[in-house]
Amino acid sequence: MNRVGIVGIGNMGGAIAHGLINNKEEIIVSDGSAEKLSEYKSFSNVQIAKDNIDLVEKSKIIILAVKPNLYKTVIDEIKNEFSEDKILISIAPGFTIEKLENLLPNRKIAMIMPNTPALVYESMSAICPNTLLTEGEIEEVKKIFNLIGKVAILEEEYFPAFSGTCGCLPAYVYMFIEAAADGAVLNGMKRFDAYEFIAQSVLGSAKMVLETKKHPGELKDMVTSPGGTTIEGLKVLEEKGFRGSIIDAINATVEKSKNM
Ligand SMILES: NC(=O)C1=CN([C@@H]2O[C@H](COP(=O)(O)OP(=O)(O)OC[C@H]3O[C@@H](n4cnc5c(N)ncnc54)[C@H](O)[C@@H]3O)[C@@H](O)[C@H]2O)C=CC1
Ligand SMILES: O=C(O)[C@@H]1CCC=N1
Repeated sequence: MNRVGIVGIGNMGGAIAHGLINNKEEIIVSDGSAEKLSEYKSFSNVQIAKDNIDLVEKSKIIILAVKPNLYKTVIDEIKNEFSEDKILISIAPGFTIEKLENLLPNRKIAMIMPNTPALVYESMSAICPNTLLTEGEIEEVKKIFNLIGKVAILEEEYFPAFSGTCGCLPAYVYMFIEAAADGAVLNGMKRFDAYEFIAQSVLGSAKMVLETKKHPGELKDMVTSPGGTTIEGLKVLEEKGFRGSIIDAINATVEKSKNM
């Protein structure tokens, strides 16, 4: 039996799949699209399931990586094959443990919110298991998601905020990189050089937060010389409501995930 099955190998399921494949994990995948599945034929450690039911029969941990509007349909389709020893992993915002348990009663279920940097082993995932998972099973799930990045065990009440800040955040960071590159292009820099230089600067800035453990405000102050160039830019960002826009954007995603 395969340890991990992934139903839906689109943006998120595909990122998890590639992270696991490159870590030599044996996986099984299914998808409604034959074209998507054909991309996985060349990997020796990937089995392609005949359909979702076949995948569930052949795996222990099943990651449901279809769009949230298909969750109910797919769970209904696989529920008869879903024996007590298997673990369903939901990665959709808005699917609380209660909702999932109503769809799949008396089964082991874990809510997980990963993000697409899984593809480069830099995902940030939160895990919230239901009460039926043993400590050993929680560790097993944690180990799998550790293959594609960092993992935190998180109480369910924090999931909407986590989903807004971590699940969605890469999109906001890419928008920031794109906009910064536009600023560089406006000043004559070649666009592809700009992406490279800015992405490395974002990576380095994030590493500073993680590794120095200094307050982000202190790190900001270390860049901002009196009467220098940075403070001119900071003033513009404050005037244009940069902080408020980010707070409102995160809040909007949290509200949406609470009301899906
Ligand atoms: N994209 C992201 O950054 C993140 C997505 N998620 C969650 O991951 C889930 C998937 O999202 P994406 O990967 O972005 O969507 P996507 O649309 O890129 O991928 C969904 C995949 O499911 C396949 N599919 C559709 N119907 C199917 C069925 N009946 N059986 C098997 N496969 C089927 C599609 O062909 C597609 O390849 C969603 O619930 C989303 O909320 C969670 C965290 C981050
Ligand atoms: O927008 C979405 O539905 C997914 C959930 C978290 C990130 N992307």
